[in-house]
Formats: sequence, structure tokens, C-alpha cells
Amino acid sequence: MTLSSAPGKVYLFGEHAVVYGEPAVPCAIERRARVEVQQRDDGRLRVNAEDLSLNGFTVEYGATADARPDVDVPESLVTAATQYVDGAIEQVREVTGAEEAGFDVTIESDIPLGAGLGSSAAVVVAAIDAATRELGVTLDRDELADRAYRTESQVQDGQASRADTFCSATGGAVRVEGDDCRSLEAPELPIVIGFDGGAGDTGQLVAGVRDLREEYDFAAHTVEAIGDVVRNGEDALADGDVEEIGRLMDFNHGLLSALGVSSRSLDTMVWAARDAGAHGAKLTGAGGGGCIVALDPTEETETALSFTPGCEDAFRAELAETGVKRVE
Ligand SMILES: Nc1ncnc2c1ncn2[C@@H]1O[C@H](COP(=O)(O)OP(=O)(O)OP(=O)(O)O)[C@@H](O)[C@H]1O
Ligand SMILES: C[C@@](O)(CCO)CC(=O)[O-]
Ligand SMILES: [Mg+2]
Repeated sequence: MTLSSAPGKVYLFGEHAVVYGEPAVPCAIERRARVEVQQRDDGRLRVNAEDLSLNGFTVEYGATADARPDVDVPESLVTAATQYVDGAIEQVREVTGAEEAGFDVTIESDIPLGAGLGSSAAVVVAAIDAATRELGVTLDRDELADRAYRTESQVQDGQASRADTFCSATGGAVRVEGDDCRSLEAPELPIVIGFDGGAGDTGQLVAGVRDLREEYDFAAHTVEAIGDVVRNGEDALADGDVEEIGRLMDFNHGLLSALGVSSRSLDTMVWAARDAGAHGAKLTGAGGGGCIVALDPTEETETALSFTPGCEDAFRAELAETGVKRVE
């Protein structure tokens, strides 16, 4: 039995635009997915994922098509729920050459699904790490991040960045621009998260931005403007200027909103945070619903969010210094 954990993340700047080659700065947070893997000798895959519930059913499924979860929901929903884990195991079989390897996989996660905190990347990174180690193969961090990226890219129809998976594998604050992935020195940041209890589908939201960008030049320019905000944000991070980082986060949110990936509840939480005196606030991740990230060293934003209708949970997040790790 082999167990690995990997952290989720928030984006300080740059989600969506990073898919088109602009830089982005995600930051790992101390909310982790833990994946336990046990090799099976019958070549089958069985996944137990308590958080993967479809209309109240917990998904537990086997390897072959006839062993899909026995739940009365459309096939497309089942695929959406299971494709990241399936994809991760496919990568493990490919990279180890153990094409026939079977596994029992058990997933436990503190990261809400589809909420912009990188649950998919954390699950994929931890699953690939645990399953390869279970087969006696240790991937170095870059290869692990690359295999996890390939999984996300496959699920997102070829439109994914390396940002979430590199951040989850590495931990800390990172900067990703195309294939160039590196760790960043970041000042201590007073991160507050608001969660509306909802979710967005990353693949669909990315496809929506892609279509807008192809249809309108001004949408393409909006994506480039996000890149400019990120470059300014990097200077502010290097200077440790939290107020300026916040101002640029506000700007970044406005541009994401223009690209159609915000929602009424995300906007409501963003404004609640700003009204409470946060340095800045923006949605994080793919959007559509889920989480916002704000910067506030005082208690005001967390308190205001906890009284904001539509905000289900408000909490402070610590930077996760360590990315993927084995759990003994
Ligand atoms: N605890 C879990 N158990 C099994 N699968 C999970 C778990 N958490 C996430 N996943 C997989 O990840 C999918 C959600 O990924 P998605 O990219 O849409 O959202 P996210 O990663 O949480 O947010 P974002 O990409 O915006 O940061 C789920 O549908 C499921 O396939
Ligand atoms: C929306 C996006 O930029 C981040 C999702 O967390 C998609 C990606 O980078 O693959
Ligand atoms: Mg994701």
C-alpha cells in the first residue's frame, strides 16, 4: 500500500490566460488530497472516492466499461466525475510500462471539487505519485508534474496549462508561462478564501473562453491584458507590496468577469471582501462558481464573508511549502 498527498492552490493572478501562453502565479495552499494505492493482481482498477457523489451516490467503480458506477445518472456526468483518476492511471501504466497493472485507489480530499482550488490537479499528482511508487518507480518532480499535466490536458480537450499540476507537485508560489515552470519567492500573504458551495467545470469554462477569444479580437486582447496584470503582479510580489498585489487582483477579477467566467455569487463574495477592507479580491481557478481569494491581514474579510448570503464557507489559507509528499 502506498499513500501520497498533494496540495490544492489559489491563483494570485493569471488563470485562463495561462492556457494561451501568458504567465500565471498560482500558490499552493494547505488543503490536500490524499490518494492511497494498492496494486491488484487481476489488472482491474477500483476507485473509492467518497467526495465523488452524483445525486447522492458515492462512486465506486471498476476497470472495464461494464463496471462503470451503477448509478442512475447520465454517462456524461459519470465520465466528468471519473476522468481525472482514469487519466492518471493511464499515465502511470504508460510511464512504468506496466500496461496491465491493476489498482485499488482510495481518495480522501480536503479540497472542494470544481471550486477553483485545484482539486483535479491535487488528485492527479497524488495518484500518479502513489501508483508509480507502488510499482517501485520513482518519478522526479518534473516528470511527475509533466505526467499530471498530460492528464489535465487530455480531460480539457488539449487546452490546459501546466500551472495547477506544477504548483501541486512543487508547492509554494510558482510562475508558469507556457512550458517554463519555476518556483517564486513570495512574501507572506494574508489569504482569505470564500466558497459559495458551488462548482464549475474547468473543461467547459476553458472552452467558453477559447470560443470568445476566437470570435472577438477584444476578448483576445483581454487575455493579453491579463498577462500584463500578471507581469505587474510579479513586480509587486518581488517588492512585497501587498496593497499593490491586491489592486492588481481586483483588476484581474474584472478581466476574468469580462471573459464570462465569474458568477453572481463569486461577484457578491468579491464585493463583500472589498467592502470589508480587503486589499483585493478575485475569483480563483476556472470560475463559474466555487471560490474567491482575498488578501486581508485583519479578521474583517473572513467575518464579512461568513455573513454574506451565498457564501457557504470562509476560511484563511496558509501557503503549502511542500508539494506532493509520501505519507508513511
Ligand atoms: N476527492 C476527489 N475524488 C475523486 N475525484 C476528484 C476529487 N476531487 C477532484 N476530483 C476530480 O476532479 C474534477 C474536478 O476538477 P475541475 O478541474 O473541474 O475542478 P478543480 O480542479 O477543483 O478547480 P480548478 O481547476 O478551477 O482549480 C472532479 O469532477 C473529479 O473528476
Ligand atoms: C482555467 C485554468 O487556467 C486554471 C484552472 O484551475 C485552466 C488551466 O490552466 O489549465
Ligand atoms: Mg482543475
